[in-house]
Amino acid sequence: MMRFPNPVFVALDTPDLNNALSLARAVKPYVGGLKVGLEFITALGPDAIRRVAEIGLPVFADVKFHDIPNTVAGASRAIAGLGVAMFNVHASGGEAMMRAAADAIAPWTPRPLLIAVTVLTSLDDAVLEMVGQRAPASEQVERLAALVKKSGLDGVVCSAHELATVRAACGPDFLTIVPGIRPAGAAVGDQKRVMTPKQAVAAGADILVIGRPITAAPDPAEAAKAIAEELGL
Ligand SMILES: O=C(O)c1cc(=O)[nH]c(=O)n1[C@@H]1O[C@H](COP(=O)(O)O)[C@@H](O)[C@H]1O
Repeated sequence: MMRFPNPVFVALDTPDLNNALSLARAVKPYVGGLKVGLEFITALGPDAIRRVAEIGLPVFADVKFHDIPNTVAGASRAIAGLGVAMFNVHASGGEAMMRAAADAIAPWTPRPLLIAVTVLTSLDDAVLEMVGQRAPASEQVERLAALVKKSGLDGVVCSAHELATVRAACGPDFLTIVPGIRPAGAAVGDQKRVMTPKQAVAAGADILVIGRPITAAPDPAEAAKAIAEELGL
C-alpha cells in the first residue's frame, strides 16, 4: 500500500538556489516532495529552505543531526520553525539524542515527521568493518530501527534491501525513507545498497529519495516522468 500518493522526493543537491528552484518547478508534476540536504543548506541557509517550501510540495530537510542531545534539541526546534514536513537525525546518536529531538518538536502543529538515518546507503559491510562496526549492514539497520521506534520517532532512512527486516521489527505504521534508488541502467556512483524505484516500492518503501538519476539527467522532467510511469502513477 502506498502511503504517499507520489512517493518520490527529489534531492535538490546543488549550491545554487535558482538551479534548485527551476529544477523543482520542472519536476513538480511528477514528484511528491522536495529534499534539501547538506550541500543546499550549507551553501544557501534557512531562507532558501523557505523559498523551496513556497513551491508547494512537502519539503524534507535532510540535516542528519548527530550531536549531544541539548544541541540536537535546539537545532530541531530551529528546523521545525522553517515549516518543513520532515527532517532527520542519525540514529547512531543514541536514544537520549533522538528523544531530545522528538521532545523539542512535540509542541509544533503541524509537527514535522522525525526520521532517523540507520546505515547510510553509501556504506557496505566492508566499509562498516573499517570503522569498527563488525555487524553486517542489515543487522545494524535492524538494531537501530528498533531503537528509533523505541525513542518515539516516526521512521527511518534505510536502503531498500533492509525494508522487510525493518517492517518486521517495527510494524506497519513505521515510515521507511529509501535513498540509493537507481532506475535500471542508471549510474550507481557512490551508492552501495541500491534498488530500482519499482523494486523498492514493491519491497514496501514509503518514500523514495532520488537525486542524480533525475537531477543529472539531460532532461530532469522527462526522467522524473519516466520514474512516475515506472511506478504506475
Ligand atoms: O538521508 C538521506 O537522504 C540519505 C541517506 C542515505 O543513507 N543515503 C543517501 O543517499 N541520502 C541522500 O539521498 C540522496 C541520494 O542522491 P542520489 O544518490 O543522487 O540519488 C542524497 O541527497 C543523499 O544525501
